[in-house]
Amino acid sequence: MPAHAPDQQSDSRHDDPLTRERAHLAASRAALRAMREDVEALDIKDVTANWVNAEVLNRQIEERITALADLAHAPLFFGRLDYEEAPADATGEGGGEERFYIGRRHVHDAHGDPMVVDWRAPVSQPFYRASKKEPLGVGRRRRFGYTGGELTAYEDEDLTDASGTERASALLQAEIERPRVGPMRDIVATIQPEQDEIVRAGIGGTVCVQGAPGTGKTAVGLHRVAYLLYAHRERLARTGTLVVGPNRSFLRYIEQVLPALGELNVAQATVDDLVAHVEVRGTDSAEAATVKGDARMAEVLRRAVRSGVTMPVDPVVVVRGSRRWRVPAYEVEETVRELLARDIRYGAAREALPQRIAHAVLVRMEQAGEAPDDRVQDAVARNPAVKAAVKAVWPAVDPAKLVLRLLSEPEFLAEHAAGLLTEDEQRAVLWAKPARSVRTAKWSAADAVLIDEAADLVQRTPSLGHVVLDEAQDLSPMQYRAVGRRCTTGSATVLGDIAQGTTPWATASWREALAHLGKPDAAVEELTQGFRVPREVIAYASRLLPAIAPGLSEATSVREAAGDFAVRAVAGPDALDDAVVAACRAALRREGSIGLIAADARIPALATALADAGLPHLAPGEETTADARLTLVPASLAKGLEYDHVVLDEPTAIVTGEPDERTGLRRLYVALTRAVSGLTVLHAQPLPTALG
Ligand SMILES: Nc1ncnc2c1ncn2[C@@H]1O[C@H](COP(=O)(O)OP(=O)(O)OP(=O)(O)O)[C@@H](O)[C@H]1O
Repeated sequence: MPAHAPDQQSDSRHDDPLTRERAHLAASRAALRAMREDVEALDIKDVTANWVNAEVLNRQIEERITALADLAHAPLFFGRLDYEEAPADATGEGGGEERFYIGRRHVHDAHGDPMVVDWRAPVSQPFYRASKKEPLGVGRRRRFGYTGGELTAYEDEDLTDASGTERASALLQAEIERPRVGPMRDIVATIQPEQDEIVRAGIGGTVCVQGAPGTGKTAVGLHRVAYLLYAHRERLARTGTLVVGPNRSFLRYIEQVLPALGELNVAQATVDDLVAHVEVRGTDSAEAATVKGDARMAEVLRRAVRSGVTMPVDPVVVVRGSRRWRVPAYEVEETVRELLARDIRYGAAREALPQRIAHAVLVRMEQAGEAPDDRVQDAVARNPAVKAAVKAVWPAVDPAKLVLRLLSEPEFLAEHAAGLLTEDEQRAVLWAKPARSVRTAKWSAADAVLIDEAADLVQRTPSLGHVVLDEAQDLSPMQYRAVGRRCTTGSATVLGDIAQGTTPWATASWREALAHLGKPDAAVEELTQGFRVPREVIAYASRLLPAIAPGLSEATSVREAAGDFAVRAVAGPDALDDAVVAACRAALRREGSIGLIAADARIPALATALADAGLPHLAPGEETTADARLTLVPASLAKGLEYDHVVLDEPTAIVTGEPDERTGLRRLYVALTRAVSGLTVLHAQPLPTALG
């Protein structure tokens, strides 16, 4: 496919395509500026009756102005589609035109005619999907290349010529190979067909993506939210969207992708953030955390929550004026049994009970010839005798206190875990030292998830419209449930890689995980084309696959550049730090970001060695810039991140830093797959045999 770069001669000619495209870019920029000025000039004084409305409107206007910003690093359009015939569905976006410029956002001229079409619009879809085999009505696809915000090249594909072979795009290659600096970027210009299928999957269904390192799972998940917000804006504005990631540094790394796509209102959180009912200050043994994260705990909690319900022994006697109304115990019991049998939340049943007792009183009043109305029923429901009866038979449950009791009182746990948890498992979850109060208890992350489950048993957790769950493979069944109850009426995008699971309870099967999430029918897709890791490096890392995830296929690398790859033995542990510093120094002589990844226990020593050598470094999640490009990364935080050059310190220490070998090798697999263009492995100890 011909790629055109500007030269002096053609630049000066007005009919030169590049000149024309630049003119369209300049005109689109001007149109965007005009759109922005229109919004800025809006005077809302006349249309808002009160200050609350004014606040809301002002915020919306602010957001719109931000969304209409012309971002210097994000070109207004990156592609063009020349349809053979105007597409049937193009009237909304395309206004019957045959040529569409595809960009991050919609831009129209003073007459409302589109100058740039949003990449998420239906007419843009062939930009990502059309091929010579299936041109989808497109005659020509043009991709644009930019250098420092200037349109400097274009590349054409003639899709009508079915005989020609499909060739990889040079601009796509350039985009993939571009050095990484700063936070994660969007990939709108180069989304691949198999990625686009996931991005544009309907909002109704949950999609689960298994993908090797660097296959674009995170990128796809973020673009999917942006797509859904475009296609279902009103619905999702009402219900909300959320991206769940493994930790803060990861969330900081990805946080600018959606704003760059014009989406400013997507919440981001870790699972721990979602269930932050108590302050987490404690940790669990792997055994305790595994049992606490097991789905059987949900049933233990369900039993425990309802265990306070007792059958009444005395009648409820309501005194009103000179009369006494009596509801016998057996009748209240009947109501209690019926509420227990119904599939409603504990708290909802507790609110229904006084009304039901009041209703029984009203029936008696009517039988006695009175004509009570709704207000009387409400008054009876609030009567002290009714309240006291409800308190006795259906006591309020405080979720944190309930979990505290389960973890502190062996008898209470045994009663509700009978037939569910073995004695050993019960012993594992019980605190060695029972806690006195919710405030002073040393809650662990797994405990907080239990409290969240209990809270949901008492009162339904509100559901969002869509949740993206990244690095899902590390979640426990109870964590999947916690995320799942935040999208019961919505859908989810679940992203992960079984081979990168590094928790003792890591996901072994997506089907099981999806069942815990409450979406058993979700489609499971696989991505295998790798965009990050050079071929040689992914092949080296994949040697670990038989040991860590036997069923999984190795990723292919679409990167053409060979990349630098070296594994170097260092003579003795004393020489290791110096060798690592030297490797970092060498990497710093090149372009792009550098990640020094090491076992968590090695971090203090390496921080000192770097400081002694006068090499400043960042922590993961701190933004790399042209001046600060070296990040010291504990292996436990490497997941999801990437660096142009990775210096990997002592693989064996990364493996032995984990409680078991499989987890250790998986941690190493994650560390080995962070490199975009170069990987240097340095070791003083023998390498793990699985790498041999
Ligand atoms: N279609 C694409 N065009 C250009 N770059 C892409 C494309 N898809 C993915 N990438 C780039 O490849 C890199 C890896 O993507 P991403 O982090 O989403 O992968 P991942 O599957 O989540 O990896 P991991 O399993 O390691 O978390 C990123 O730099 C991303 O921008």
